[in-house]
Amino acid sequence: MRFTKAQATGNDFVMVSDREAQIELSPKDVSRLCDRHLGVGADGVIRAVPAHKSTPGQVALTEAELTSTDEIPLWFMDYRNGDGSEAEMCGNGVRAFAHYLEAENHIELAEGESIPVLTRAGLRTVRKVEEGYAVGMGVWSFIDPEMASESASDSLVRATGLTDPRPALSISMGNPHTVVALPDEATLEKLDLHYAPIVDPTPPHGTNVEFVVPADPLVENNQGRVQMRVHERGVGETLSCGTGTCAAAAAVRVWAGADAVDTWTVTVPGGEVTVRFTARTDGAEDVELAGPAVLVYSGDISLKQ
Ligand SMILES: N[C@@H](CCC[C@H](N)C(=O)O)C(=O)O
Repeated sequence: MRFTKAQATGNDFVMVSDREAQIELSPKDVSRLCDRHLGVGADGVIRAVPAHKSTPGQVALTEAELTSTDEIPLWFMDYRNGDGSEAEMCGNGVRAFAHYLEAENHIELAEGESIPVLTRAGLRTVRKVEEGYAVGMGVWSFIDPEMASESASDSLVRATGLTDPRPALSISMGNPHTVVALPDEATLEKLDLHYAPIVDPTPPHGTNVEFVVPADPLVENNQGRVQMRVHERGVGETLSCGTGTCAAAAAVRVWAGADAVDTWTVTVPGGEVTVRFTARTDGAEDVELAGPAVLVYSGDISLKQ
């Protein structure tokens, strides 16, 4: 099987092109491909397949999706976590996906142009920009709106390296996230994320956990700044999580209150991304995630090992 290894702020993926929808990847195949000793090594696998030839499962097909044809396919991003599980969305993955589709000559994008991409969380858009790609991530929401509006936290998180449980806020970016604020960088560095943090109560479908340290001062040049580490559902610690950076910026913005700005720089171990919020007329907020994507190398691998 032909593949390309890609990374977006250090979140790495095995990319596979499946124009005729002929590749079946079992959870075991995926975890084998992602194994850093026995396979290619990555946080996840992304299969590019035309929407009209695939069965994205829980995605409800809209009119736009049904316009997908052999000549002009709408591309479905079939994302799987390193443990073989499916996830609704992957923000870094969408940037890597767009770059890969271009390299495979499946799409052409000039700077400023955008295309729709189908994910398990629904349609997303990706635009080519100077620093790489900007993904229209849709709106963010509280996972438990009642709890969140009462106290700006809805759970407690315990993690190896933290002396006490810390309050946290769970946010959906299509997939679930739980954001925990830490007092300083030393506490962030001390965390041992080889062990999964314990979230109480855990959101119904599990969660990705983001540990954040808001900068001091929080806002400079009208831009908020946050540092983050993440433990991803179905993967473990990764160098970056795009949906996680959006959830982290959304949570810190809630905690910052009325003064909060709309543009945020989130620094992760693998680099830096920009998260922008735009208010809709109904009060919800659209999120955009911008950052780089890199294709590292291509190769062939047999799934029968
Ligand atoms: N790294 C991704 C998120 C991948 C899915 C996540 N592990 C989950 O299970 O929800 C990103 O860049 O958003």
